[in-house]
Amino acid sequence: MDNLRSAIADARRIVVKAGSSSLTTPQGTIDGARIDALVDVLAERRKAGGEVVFVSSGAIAAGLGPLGLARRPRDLATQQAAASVGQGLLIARYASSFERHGLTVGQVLLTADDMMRRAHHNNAQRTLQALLKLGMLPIVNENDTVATDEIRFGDNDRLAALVAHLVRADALILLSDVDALYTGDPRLPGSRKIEDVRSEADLEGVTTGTAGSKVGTGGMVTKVEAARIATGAGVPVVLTSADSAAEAVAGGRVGTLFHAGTHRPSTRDLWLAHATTGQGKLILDEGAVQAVVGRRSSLLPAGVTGVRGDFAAGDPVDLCDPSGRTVARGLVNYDASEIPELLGRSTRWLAREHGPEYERELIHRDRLVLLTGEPSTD
Ligand SMILES: Nc1ncnc2c1ncn2[C@@H]1O[C@H](COP(=O)(O)OP(=O)(O)O)[C@@H](O)[C@H]1O
Ligand SMILES: N[C@@H](CCC(=O)OP(=O)(O)O)C(=O)O
Repeated sequence: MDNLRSAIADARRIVVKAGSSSLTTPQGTIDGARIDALVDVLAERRKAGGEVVFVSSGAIAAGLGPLGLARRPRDLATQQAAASVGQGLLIARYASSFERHGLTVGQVLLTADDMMRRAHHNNAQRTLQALLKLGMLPIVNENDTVATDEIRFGDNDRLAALVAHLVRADALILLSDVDALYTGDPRLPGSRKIEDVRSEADLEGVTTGTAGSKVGTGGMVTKVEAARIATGAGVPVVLTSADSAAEAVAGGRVGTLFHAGTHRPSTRDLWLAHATTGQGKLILDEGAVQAVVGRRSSLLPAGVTGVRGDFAAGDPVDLCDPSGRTVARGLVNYDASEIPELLGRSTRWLAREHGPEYERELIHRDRLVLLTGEPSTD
């Protein structure tokens, strides 16, 4: 076993995520045998003294059969109805399966909004920590019944990466219906297995298609994105099939290992970068881009040339360079409506004209995270 794989075996706290295709049958029911096999692996890890958070998809897929649906419905309301039925059945199945090992599960349903609002985010963190401290096995899923199309994770890969950071996990194991990341869709000839991803360079030329199964969502794209989030947060990731769960957890040479970055960003930075979406935009001049990106300074009104969107003080907003590329995101200190009259003004002038409360920066450096963004569309 190499050093990095053995770090997975020795990890104190792991997050394991399984996709719908690994937990349910093509008929839209729970696959009891596969659930029991996976539970055995997780329970063994717990009994050996490890802590485990399990992120389980499959609510919608497990609700299809009971609702008499042959395939995943397109409309959100029917998906939510299926999730409502399926989630109850899933958690009941997990509870009885873990009970065979004397373990009790705790259900944690999260929305993207819970990850986005800092107070909710802290709450989720406290709940998960408390469950682990009490020796429970948390089972996390997206709260599908209340999530709307706009603010949905949709797949659980990104959610699992954020949870891994939230609980300060030592490793994230992503289980799917494919045994590793391939250079291209594994159903196509010529695709080769990738054993290690050490940096972005190893992903060059890799094509990540959409879901392979009828029930999965996102396919490899969301798994690679989740691996980026987790490794960027200092958490190594193993991506493999549910059938190889035992070997993956034991640090065996299976699947693809995404090596962790050395830097472990603060929860706030990770939250800002990956769990929020900008509620508006501030357009920066070149000098402000240099100050914010180059020198990691706070953003002052003097370097802002434009404001877009309707946001309130405290909201996350995107900072764009003059060409419209997003370079950072931060929590803004002013409402959007207050900003136009501040643009281009020095903080000293603003304080003299409007009072000392206007001496505050637009965004403080401690509430800013740098992004390597896409060009803006507006
Ligand atoms: N480069 C790739 N490497 C591996 N699998 C890929 C790749 N591109 C597309 N896929 C497909 O992604 C599927 C896994 O995604 P998905 O069906 O969403 O799984 P899950 O339900 O486990 O989340 C695989 O079955 C595979 O067919
Ligand atoms: N929260 C959803 C997950 C949707 C989904 O298909 O996710 P995945 O199988 O991980 O790609 C569910 O439980 O049905």
